[in-house]
Formats: sequence, structure tokens, C-alpha cells
Amino acid sequence: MSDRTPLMAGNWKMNLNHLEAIAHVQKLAFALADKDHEAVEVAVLPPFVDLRSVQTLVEGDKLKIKYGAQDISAHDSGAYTGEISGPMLAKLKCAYAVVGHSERRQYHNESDELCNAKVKAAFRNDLTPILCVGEGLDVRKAGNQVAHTLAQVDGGLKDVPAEQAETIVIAYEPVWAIGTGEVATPEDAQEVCGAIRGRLAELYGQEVADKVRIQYGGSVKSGNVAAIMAQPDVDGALIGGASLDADEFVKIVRFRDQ
Ligand SMILES: O=C[C@H](O)COP(=O)(O)O
Repeated sequence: MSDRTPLMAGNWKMNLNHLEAIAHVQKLAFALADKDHEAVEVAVLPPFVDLRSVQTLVEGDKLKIKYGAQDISAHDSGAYTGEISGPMLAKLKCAYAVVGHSERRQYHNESDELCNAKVKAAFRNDLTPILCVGEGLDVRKAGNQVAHTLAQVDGGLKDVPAEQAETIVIAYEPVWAIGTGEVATPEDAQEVCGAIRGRLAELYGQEVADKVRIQYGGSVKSGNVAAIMAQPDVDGALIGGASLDADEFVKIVRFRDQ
């Protein structure tokens, strides 16, 4: 039994304006309040424009909900139109910054090299990166999911020291399971999450590897979360669509009750 605290993080993607965000977080807070969820860390990852509203609510009502951004610039300031920097996110007291989500890799051509720079930008600004990795359908069909995903882990962590690496969150998200309703089997999730922990042990030693939280993401719902969370190397979930429904998200947070 690991002593890693599970992290359930809701990635809202490009959904919910700031008014909807306020209503959603209030609903979440209300639903979470009737029972302690100390043993599970809960986070939301809203669009950038919602972050200030979410911060105000979380701080004002002392909610036990963390929040973070869906992306971060590799640069801390300067002429980078449209980018949002680590210092800006830190000022909003974000806890997390997602790096290398497959939708950014796919639609914005984000490379492992850029992801590595973003991981370093997050650490430089005291934000915890959630580094997303995972294979597409063609890679899965060819049986190369482990090698493909470990190469992304290597690339994202290049020159990241052990004292930072031990605090990172890695999200294994097989691209073919994202938003498709095609959930990977618990064994599929464990195969790759276990291999990721193995690679972390090779890179940094077992003690560091044992501290890193590895999430699974891809069509996680209340009905499948318990089986996925029962896997020894799965320490939480990165939830897309189901996180937009507060009641469903809370059921996922309470996976032990499912
Ligand atoms: O970041 C979340 C993942 O892309 C999973 O999304 P999904 O739960 O809608 O499949």
C-alpha cells in the first residue's frame, strides 16, 4: 500500500466561462462538504480566464480544492503574445500547471523539448507540473505503447534534478481513450504506469520513483474509476468530460465508495 495521496484533477479544457466556473466550484464545494475528502487531493484545471475567479472563491471560502492552469509558457516574461507565464500563475497561487497535454502536442505541435522547457518553467515558479504522456492508436496497435510513453517521460524530465522530479505528477493518457468513451483496461493502465515508475527508478532511484504520483486519464467516470485506482501504480486521475458534471466528479473523488 503506497502512502501517495491520490490526486483527482478535473481538466475543464475549453469549457466554462468565469461565471460558470464560479457556479461549478460552488457546486463542487457543496457536494464535497458533506463528507471529509482529506485522503484524496482534489484539483480543478480551468481555462486561464477563470483562474482569478476560482482563486477568489477558494481563498474566500477556505475550500480544500486546489487549482492550476492547463498550460504554461516556457518563458517567464517578454514578447510572447498570447502566452501565460509561470510568474503570472504563481501570483494567482496556482498549485499546478499541465504540461504537454496530448491536445497541445497534437494541435500545437508541442515537442518533448518544449514540454521539458515548460516543466522547468513550472518548477522555477514553484508550480507542480502535471506532465502528460501517452500513445496514439497507431502506436498502441503496434504494441509500442511503453517505449513511446517512456521516451516522452525521458524528454519531459531531461536535466530535471531529483529534488524536483520527486514532486512532479505524471499523467498517463492514452490518446485513443481521451473523450472517446474507450477507457483503457485497468491492466492497460497499470502496464504503462508501472513502466513509468520503473523508468523513474532508473533515472532517479527507487525512493524518488516511489514518491511520484502517476495519474491515469482517458474517459474516467464514476463507474470505472475504482478498478483503475486499484492498480498499484495508479495514484489518481486526470478527468476531462466527467469533471464538468460536479456530481459525477465528486463520485470520482469518492472512488472508494464506488
Ligand atoms: O485531461 C483529461 C483527459 O484528456 C481525459 O479527458 P476525458 O476524461 O474527457 O477522456
